[in-house]
Amino acid sequence: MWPRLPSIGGLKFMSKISQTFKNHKNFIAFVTANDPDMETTVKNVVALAEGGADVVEIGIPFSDPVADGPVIQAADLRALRDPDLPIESIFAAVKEIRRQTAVPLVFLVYLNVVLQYGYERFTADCEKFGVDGLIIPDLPYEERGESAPFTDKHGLDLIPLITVTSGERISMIAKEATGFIYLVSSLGVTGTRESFASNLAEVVGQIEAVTDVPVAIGFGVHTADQARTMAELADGVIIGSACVQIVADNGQEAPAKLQAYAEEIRAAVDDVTVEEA
Ligand SMILES: O=P(O)(O)OC[C@@H](O)[C@@H](O)c1c[nH]c2ccccc12
Repeated sequence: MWPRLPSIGGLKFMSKISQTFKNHKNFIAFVTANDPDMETTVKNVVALAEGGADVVEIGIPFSDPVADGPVIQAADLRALRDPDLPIESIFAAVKEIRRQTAVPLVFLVYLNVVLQYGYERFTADCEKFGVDGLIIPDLPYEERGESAPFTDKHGLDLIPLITVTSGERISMIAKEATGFIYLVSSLGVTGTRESFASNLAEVVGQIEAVTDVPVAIGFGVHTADQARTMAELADGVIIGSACVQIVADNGQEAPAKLQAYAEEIRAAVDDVTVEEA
């Protein structure tokens, strides 16, 4: 791994989300909103936080989730059995979550949803209800300029995805990032897998050469051993489909199971010590 750049004036830890990377390796968990219902979603998010997740991503269900594999697609279908699911109901869930936990929250939201609701209204409501950042997987870097004024205005991190193949795009994208950088572990869609791109350490090095913003690796991670490996390679790990599968298997009983799973991942990630910048 390349040497880590010294942090400049604590820049790396500026936003609430970046702060969570301080002094330990991060674990970011994901669940889909309204799967199987909104009440359980609230409990799931709180349970993940109690179990030790540093940040929770909430997926806004979408009818055409192009970056998602079968597990999250199925969750979106369950969540959208009511096809007119109002976004307002997801904000109401966030409001309820905020009564119970201060864990940083990130929306995983496809661009169309934001455009339909309206950029200004969407980002303003995120700020109002306590969402801390956005991941918009189908927002190309070239169109980031359309979103950034709104996310900046409302104090939201706009978290970019970087894929291992993006070559010179890596530093371009990394330089604009806030919150954290989402490094995609391997090509393809979300979902558990057994092997990852072989050059992850090199890509993390390329990113660290141009920014102090922390890097978390996601796509395919499900076991505690994999989580530990990713925490060794980068500043944190993101786990989605494995959490969503627990919801699929346990329905309204999912919160306790998710909490136990989060505790297991937390322990694995905490095995990895952090060199101070
Ligand atoms: O499911 P995985 O393979 O653990 O990957 C995380 C992922 O689920 C979550 O971050 C995510 C859900 N939907 C996405 C769409 C694009 C990028 C990332 C995501």
